[in-house]
Amino acid sequence: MTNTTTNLPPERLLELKDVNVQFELREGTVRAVNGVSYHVNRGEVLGIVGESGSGKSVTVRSIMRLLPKNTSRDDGSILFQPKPGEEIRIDGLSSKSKKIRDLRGDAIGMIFQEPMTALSPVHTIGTQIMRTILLHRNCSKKEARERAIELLRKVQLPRPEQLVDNYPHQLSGGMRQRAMIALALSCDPVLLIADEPTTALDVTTEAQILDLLRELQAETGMSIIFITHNFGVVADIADRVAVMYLGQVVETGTVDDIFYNPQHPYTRALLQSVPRLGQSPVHRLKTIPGMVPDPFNVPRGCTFNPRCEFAVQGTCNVEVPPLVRFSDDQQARCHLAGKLPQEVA
Ligand SMILES: Nc1ncnc2c1ncn2[C@@H]1O[C@H](COP(=O)(O)OP(=O)(O)OP(=O)(O)O)[C@@H](O)[C@H]1O
Repeated sequence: MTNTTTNLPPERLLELKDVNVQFELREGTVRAVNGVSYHVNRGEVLGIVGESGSGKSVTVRSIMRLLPKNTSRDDGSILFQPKPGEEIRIDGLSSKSKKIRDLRGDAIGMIFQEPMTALSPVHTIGTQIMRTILLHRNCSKKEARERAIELLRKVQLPRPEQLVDNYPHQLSGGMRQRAMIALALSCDPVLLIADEPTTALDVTTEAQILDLLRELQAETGMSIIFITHNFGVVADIADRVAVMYLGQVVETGTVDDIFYNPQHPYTRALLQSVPRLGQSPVHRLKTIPGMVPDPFNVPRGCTFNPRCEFAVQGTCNVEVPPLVRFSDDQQARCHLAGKLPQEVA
């Protein structure tokens, strides 16, 4: 399925177009991902933000072809170009297909919030890293072990020669996260998918892991999709941002666009709910009114309209908003994009 003719520009590593994922439950159909399009360029960190249930994880699971059994719709285009001119169509591949199994752990690494999702409790850290290397690389066990030790050193774990023979439970939470990063990087991926890897950590350990990821990214030139609830983390690590709400990307832009010139009321509301440097200590943070709607019962028109302080009745609650383009990088899906009052918190 590697195309000889490519549709992607050389700098494009990954491109999603109009991706849809639905699940069937007894209660009805969950439209988890609803026409999502975004891309990642080589060497770039794309931050994906949005409240719980906005479809951030299901979208990346669709890239990895790790969708659950109750998936009833799974379509759209997902193109991956590990090297310029070598385009691979990922959409439609089954989770067990050779093509995707060759990519997972090799060209695409993945880290999660909970390291034990990726690490087996019954095998040593070294065995697990070696297994991935031996699966994808033609090398001896001795070479794989040396590479595992080198990787543990690279993620700044102490005493890697001994730690390689430790089990995950012998490590602290932060150390386990580093071991999972070492495992994800074992075959030098061109794309690292990081699904809330720092959410469960204390702030100091979170900052250390973010520093580490930034250093590794600069050193290797890999691209990262970084999923988080936290806009502070996005500011720290991302080059560009995609904001998701109820299964849709509602705004994309560079970090500067999103922080200094947000065009979607949801982006503004998210930004107003996080503390910012330089803000007065008595500044009251806003919360977004209401709850994320029930995914079985998505509002008509713009799905954010019931919670939007700017919603215009008769338009926003009736018509699906267009995607408004502000620059090559910045787009927002809103009837009022470009017409909102200038002031931001
Ligand atoms: N296997 C499944 N069956 C039914 N619904 C599912 C399944 N997996 C996810 N969902 C639903 O799909 C929607 C999107 O979920 P997803 O995990 O992608 O959100 P998220 O933005 O990553 O949230 P969080 O930040 O909490 O991880 C949610 O409504 C979720 O309940």
